[in-house]
Amino acid sequence: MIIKEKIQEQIPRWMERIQRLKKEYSNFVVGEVTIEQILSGIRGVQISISDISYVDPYEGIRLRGYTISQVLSLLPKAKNSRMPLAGGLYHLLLTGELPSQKEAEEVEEIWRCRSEVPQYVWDVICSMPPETHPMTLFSQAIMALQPQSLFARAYLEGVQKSQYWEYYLEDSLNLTAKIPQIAAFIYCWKYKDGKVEPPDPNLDWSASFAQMIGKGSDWEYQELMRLYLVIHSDHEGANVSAHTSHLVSSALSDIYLSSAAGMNGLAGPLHGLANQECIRWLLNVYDHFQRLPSDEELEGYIRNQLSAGYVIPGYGHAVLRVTDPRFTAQMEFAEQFLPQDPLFQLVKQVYRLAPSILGENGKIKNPRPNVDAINGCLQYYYGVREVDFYTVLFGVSRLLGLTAHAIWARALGKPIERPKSLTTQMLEERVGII
Ligand SMILES: CC(=O)SCCNC(=O)CCNC(=O)[C@H](O)C(C)(C)COP(=O)(O)OP(=O)(O)OC[C@H]1O[C@@H](n2cnc3c(N)ncnc32)[C@H](O)[C@@H]1OP(=O)(O)O
Ligand SMILES: O=C([O-])CC(=O)C(=O)O
Repeated sequence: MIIKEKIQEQIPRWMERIQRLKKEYSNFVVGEVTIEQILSGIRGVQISISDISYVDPYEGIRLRGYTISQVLSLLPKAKNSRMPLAGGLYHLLLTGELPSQKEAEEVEEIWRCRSEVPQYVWDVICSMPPETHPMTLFSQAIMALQPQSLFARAYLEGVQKSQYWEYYLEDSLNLTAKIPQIAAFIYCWKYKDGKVEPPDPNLDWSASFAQMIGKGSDWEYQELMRLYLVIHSDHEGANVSAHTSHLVSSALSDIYLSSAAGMNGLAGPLHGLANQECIRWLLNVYDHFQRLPSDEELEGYIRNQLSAGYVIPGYGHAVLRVTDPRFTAQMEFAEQFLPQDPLFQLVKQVYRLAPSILGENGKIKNPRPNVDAINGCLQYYYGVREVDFYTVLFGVSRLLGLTAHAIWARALGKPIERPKSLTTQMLEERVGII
């Protein structure tokens, strides 16, 4: 397997770099932590390293050093498509190297061969009450696969630490291979007649999700999914889902346990669920006016929401200080394929008006849109209108990033994470108020 060989070959060099930092610079002070940072969600505190991706506040995400537009233009493309193969992206995340067409296809083929989901996973989903949120079902399905973990078994049998990553890699490929089918099953079980189209072996990982939910002849939607599943894959190591899954896997919990944990974080409305919240917000605006509002009406609506204490979903970011390039990539898609769509018009109108209103009170650090401000409008246009499903799509993609971080964490022998917490009194004593 090419990816495995490449990782294997790279490990000694990475280990050497880390050992050197540890040995020669272990007392070097990277930064200070202020009380404000401690009290505001450890914001900006540089606490970990991961070389899979990095978010520059003014440029956005770079996946293994490549910007979103570079990733979209440089990765090998799917058949009859201008969009990348997700298999190529996984190769890039795992090895740091842009794959050839053949290398990207290799990952796609591995996924195809390992995609079968055991019947009992479907039984687990079907045993849940129909009102269960799709993200809960998604997380449960991942957990249901946990008994298949090769790492968990190997650990019990006493596998060497230096080999952990190999089992994480196998588990990750097994999990990611099954994920489009699991998402399609949840969609069809929850909203349709329960019948999932059997996967088409001629399609790539991203398009096959589209095909399994009945969009086998909708080329445009398949293109959208190819775009979507690449651009949501990773956002460095410290966002809620990535950090959660990293933390859990640092205890040597296997990839199923740690990925499900990450998905539970993604399911929060300030993180991935903003996907759902944002489209609900846009639909509410539309319902409220029964048409596209005038600029004045929309400004009034936004101000009312803010003074009632609501957040405007899809706006703001913990790290980014510019418009999210993932938002821009989807804007370009929408401009090409659905320029007249009323919801897209509304997305553009909010983008034109909301940032200056949000910026007025000077509190918000970045009043511009993040990726969630447009995600839903595209799904909605192509007829996937069950808005509480949208975060599952985010999850399908994000599992590529989470698993890549975890494989490399094991490859580099990263330790269990255990920072330190204080009491309020201790802080008060340190600043001298008691
Ligand atoms: C894929 C992703 O996860 S991207 C993020 C998706 N989430 C959303 O879109 C939800 C809406 N946005 C937010 O809630 C926030 O901007 C977050 C969670 C993304 C970032 O949070 P922070 O780093 O704390 O943002 P920031 O430092 O700018 O917040 C400062 C103040 O502005 C407010 N603010 C930030 N974003 C918004 C917003 N979209 N609407 C209204 N107020 C906002 C905060 O609530 C905070 O107010 P407070 O001091 O009264 O509590
Ligand atoms: O980076 C963050 O905190 C949130 C985000 O945009 C993502 O995880 O995609």
